[in-house]
Amino acid sequence: MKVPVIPHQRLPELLRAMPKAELHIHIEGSLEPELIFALAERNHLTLPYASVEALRDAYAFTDLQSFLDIYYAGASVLLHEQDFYDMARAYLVRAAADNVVHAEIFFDPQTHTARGVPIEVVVNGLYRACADARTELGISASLILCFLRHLSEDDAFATLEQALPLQDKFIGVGLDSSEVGHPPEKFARVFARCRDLGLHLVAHAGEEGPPAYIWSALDVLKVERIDHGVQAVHDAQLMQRLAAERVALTVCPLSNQKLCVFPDLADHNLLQLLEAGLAVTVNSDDPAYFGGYLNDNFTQLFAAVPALNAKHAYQLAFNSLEASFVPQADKNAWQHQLKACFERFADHQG
Ligand SMILES: Nc1ncnc2[nH]cnc12
Ligand SMILES: [Zn+2]
Repeated sequence: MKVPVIPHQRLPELLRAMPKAELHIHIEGSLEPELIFALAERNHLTLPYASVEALRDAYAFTDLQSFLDIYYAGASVLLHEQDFYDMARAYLVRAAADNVVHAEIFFDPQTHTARGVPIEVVVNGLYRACADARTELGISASLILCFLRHLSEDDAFATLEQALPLQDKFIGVGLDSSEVGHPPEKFARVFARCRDLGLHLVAHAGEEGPPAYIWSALDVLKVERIDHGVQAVHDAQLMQRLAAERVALTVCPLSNQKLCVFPDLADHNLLQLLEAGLAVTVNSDDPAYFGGYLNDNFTQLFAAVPALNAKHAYQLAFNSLEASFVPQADKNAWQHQLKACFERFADHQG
């Protein structure tokens, strides 16, 4: 599409209005401090923080691990199916308000099964929230089961076995948690098995870890998308491959800022990746911890990087729909809506 010229001051409104997909959101990372406290009370648990404010004040991270420690602690209030439902429902309400038409939602079963919560409690609660959101909120959503890479491949296999009776309730698998020291090839066999099962495959790679992890996510795990991938800029050959194969990167600007991957949002390399022809998308990662949902990621990034314009906005939203795991007919319908949204903005300039 030839993207119409849209004045810079109307960009925030356009970014909020455009239909888009969110492809990188950890549902446990959408757990707001208020909901953590409400669930703790409902489940008769005592938190090591005196108040919502005290908990929020602890959200000062220096790197990925410093975040993960508090993120896993926050998830410990989730015990019952309704807790998982309420968490996912709250996210889906926020996402629908951001004009997210489709979300592919990560969940970390091992975080819960290790505490004695059965996997079906986790999956059924999340799945019911997705099903209700489709009819009640008009947002499409599906689930991606993530293996925790700081645990063993045997543990991942055991989790897959537990999840198999629920296979119709998730569309794929991913790989998350502490990246450095846990390369993708550690999970080669379990990803091969998931591939045989017909599941979609994604993995976090190149968030803090080196470009070599992106190569092995592609070549060993055979993933269809790379989560984060921002370290790819350090490897020219990898950049060429990602561009040539249109491998989508699910980039998370506010996450990268809060986890000190870049010193400042203005230093983010998303524009560089986009201009090198990579299929970049914008996502929120863990919105309750990083200070913003999807539209906040778009508007804050565009405010920090003034060279980003309406053409980039269109490309980012288009990429998100294109890289989603939905039937082509759905992509076409949403991409048509996207085009109509931009034409509406162009018409209302005068
Ligand atoms: N940004 C991130 N990187 C790796 N694992 C995660 N789990 C939740 N958020 C994550
Ligand atoms: Zn992530």
